[in-house]
Amino acid sequence: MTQPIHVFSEIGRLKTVMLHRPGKELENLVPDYLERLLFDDIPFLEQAQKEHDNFANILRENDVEVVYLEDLAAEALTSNELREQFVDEYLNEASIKGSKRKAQLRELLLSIKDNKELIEKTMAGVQKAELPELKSKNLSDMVESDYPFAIDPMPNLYFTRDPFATMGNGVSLNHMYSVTRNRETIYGKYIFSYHPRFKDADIPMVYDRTESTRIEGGDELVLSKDIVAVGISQRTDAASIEKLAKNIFDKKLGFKKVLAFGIANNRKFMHLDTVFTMVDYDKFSIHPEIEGGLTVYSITEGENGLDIVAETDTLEHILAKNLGVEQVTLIRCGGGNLTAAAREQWNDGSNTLTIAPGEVVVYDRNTITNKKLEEAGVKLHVMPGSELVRGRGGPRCMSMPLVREDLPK
Ligand SMILES: NC(=[NH2+])NCCC[C@H](N)C(=O)O
Repeated sequence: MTQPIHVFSEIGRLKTVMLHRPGKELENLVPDYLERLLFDDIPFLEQAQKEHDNFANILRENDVEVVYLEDLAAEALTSNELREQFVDEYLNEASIKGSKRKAQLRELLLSIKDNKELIEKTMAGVQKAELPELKSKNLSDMVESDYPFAIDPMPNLYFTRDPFATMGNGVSLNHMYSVTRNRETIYGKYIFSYHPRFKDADIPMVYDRTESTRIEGGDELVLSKDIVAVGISQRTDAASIEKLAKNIFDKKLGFKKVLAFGIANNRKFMHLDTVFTMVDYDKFSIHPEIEGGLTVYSITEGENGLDIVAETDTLEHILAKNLGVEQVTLIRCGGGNLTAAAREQWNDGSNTLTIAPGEVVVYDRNTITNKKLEEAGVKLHVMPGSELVRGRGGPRCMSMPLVREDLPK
């Protein structure tokens, strides 16, 4: 059987991709809790959906099969037992204090008969205002504050890049940085274990959501069939990269090296893909602010565990050497002007989605970076994203490749 997951580069022609169409979870964003939910503003849902549909259409017009997280998760619940198991597991992770409230929410969720509606409800969260008064209450419900939610929404789900990441024929099912996003990984767990498309494929899992240290897909990049690059960032611990590397080697995914990129730990650079992406065999988009302070470590399989070496060369040389090309071009976000770079990086100017070598999807708003990409010979598919960008993510973070064509040898 051909493998349902096949990703041996960041740039090979994209064949199948997973998206999540933003839903009612965005309407459960309120100013008081934006920061905790990792948003900077409240997108207008209808417009965000239009922008997202347009993104999906650009991909389809380029012969990419688009599948949706919410459909796959719904289709994974193939029996009543699985539905109940999913709901129970979801509720256990939803920080519900009182057992009576929990029973009430269980009843509410299980009364939804359509699987997709059920999945969408779990994503949207539940406002207390939607629930009837409890007849008898737990103490925790009686002393409750005016917090509006019985279950928090998961507004970051449209960044499908992060909760899990595909590499080779395998999947890294992540343990995420924040409580709010960590709940997202449950959909991956059900999809890869129970969905008919994946369940018999024996997909090697190279990270698990029950791990104690964190890692997110925005930091995980398949540089070539031999090398995986991972950012050490606000979202990904160095210790997780060691665990990932060990699993990649032990489970024989085919990769021979992991390159760890140490980037600053702050919100504007939350993931490697907010400052660095690969757009062609020998071209990368990069945010100039990270160039100076970047340390790269090579991790390979040694006699007694992992061999880890700090690289001392320039980033260009390290990349060229590892990719086996003569030289690489770094295309600077904002064209190297620091103000433009800072502005366009914040709006995901470096967060391009490569759909074939030298062909990328970008936001229209990052005009300076886009011009630089074009000047470097990169073909652009431009999309509006004024609402989508409010969640701080671009085309790469909004997509998880499931299948890419192999690059010619
Ligand atoms: N791979 C990425 N760059 N993802 C962007 C995720 C943005 C999201 N609001 C977060 O803070 O988690």
